[in-house]
Amino acid sequence: MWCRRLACLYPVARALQRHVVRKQVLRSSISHKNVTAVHRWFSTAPDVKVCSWVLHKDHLEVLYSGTCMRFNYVWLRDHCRSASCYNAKTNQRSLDTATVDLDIQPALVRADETTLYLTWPDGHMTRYGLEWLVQNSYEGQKQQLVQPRILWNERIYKEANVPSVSYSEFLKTSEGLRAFLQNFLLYGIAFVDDVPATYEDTERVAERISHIRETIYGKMWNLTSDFSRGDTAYTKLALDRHTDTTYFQEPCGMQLFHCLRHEGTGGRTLLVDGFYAADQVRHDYPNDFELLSNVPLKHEYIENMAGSNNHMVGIGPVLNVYPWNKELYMIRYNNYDRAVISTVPYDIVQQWYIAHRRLTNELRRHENELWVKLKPGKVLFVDNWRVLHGRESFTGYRQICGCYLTRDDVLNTSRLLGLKA
Ligand SMILES: C[N+](C)(C)CCCC[C@H](N)C(=O)O
Ligand SMILES: O=C(O)CCC(=O)C(=O)O
Ligand SMILES: [Fe+2]
Repeated sequence: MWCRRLACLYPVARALQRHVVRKQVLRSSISHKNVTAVHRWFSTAPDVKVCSWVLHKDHLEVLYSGTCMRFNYVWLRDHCRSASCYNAKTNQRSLDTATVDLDIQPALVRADETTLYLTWPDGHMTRYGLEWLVQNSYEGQKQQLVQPRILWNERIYKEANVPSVSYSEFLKTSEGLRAFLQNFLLYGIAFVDDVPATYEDTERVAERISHIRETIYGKMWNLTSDFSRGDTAYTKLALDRHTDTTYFQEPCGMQLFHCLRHEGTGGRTLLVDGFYAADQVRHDYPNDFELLSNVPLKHEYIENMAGSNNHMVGIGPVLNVYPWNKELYMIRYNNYDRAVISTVPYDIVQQWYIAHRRLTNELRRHENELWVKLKPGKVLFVDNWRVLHGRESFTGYRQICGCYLTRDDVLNTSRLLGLKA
């Protein structure tokens, strides 16, 4: 009867008939614990969480807290948190996984209200907290976002009225840093105000978050239209929306911009939420979204300048999603730096261009553009894995300084402040 009411238990019943693993354990689980559990689940105390489970030939099925989870036996042995298998001080595995029999099955399984107990054929005992299992199971992960975000267009961002954090709050208080990072994680952009307009103070602001990522542009960089480097960024020309360092195997995660001086016209900064645009494509043209997330491409930076000789190549798709929940985690979009397409068979190329055009159309929608004029004192931080930047052409002397940070380091600081990242 309960098979019909709980869809996920249906295959359990079928499998029970077919592959009985260890009759005794199995029988006790179904005739006593499972039935009681399912009964209690539906009747008296819905807030009391109970666990029911069934042994299959090659996995253990556990129903707890509304989640139906399936665990491979090698996995269950491999993740054992006993003192001999896991070092709780360093949070590292001590067990040599290569010593686990790939056909291992538990000899005995038992559960109470909080814990699942497994005894292995050699007598070793493993315990798992049921909440821990929900958190760490594939089924549990699938229901979660790795990083919650608020996707935006111009209106959404403006209506959110995201406050800037001041230089002193940001430097002196962990609340200031935390509020800043929370904005950065949610929106992919954030601002710090009242920063003294110097190179050194900009560096200090960056290092408040984490290490600066030194690249071919140095640690801190200085951008003027002096054509000192072989890249259009070092001119007065307009730059269409793009992400930077697409030609690195790991593009930089965060970029800082601080305009120290501008005597002239134009030069506004353009910001576009790449994930908002990509999600429109996902919704309207799912196959094109797939293509953009599966087809690997090269981006390239070739520079032959006195004092600066570089040849960088980065390979990866335009859209990067986690395979288990399809969550976007990186967009690599730079039409200037995209290299010759040689990694795509001819019969896919046309559809790839169509998909790329659809994404470009979304990225170029007027309502998705946020324009800001950077002023001395206002430091802009951009999530370079998500938000595209560009600039309007300009006249006069304009000096921007900034740097890159590695995404891992930004997320590390965020997690230490209790943020989900
Ligand atoms: C930011 N900074 C001025 C140092 C470098 C600019 C790099 C520009 C390059 N086309 C890219 O998009 O990666
Ligand atoms: O000049 C600007 O505002 C930005 C140029 C640019 O795209 C960059 O430096 O990455
Ligand atoms: Fe750029």
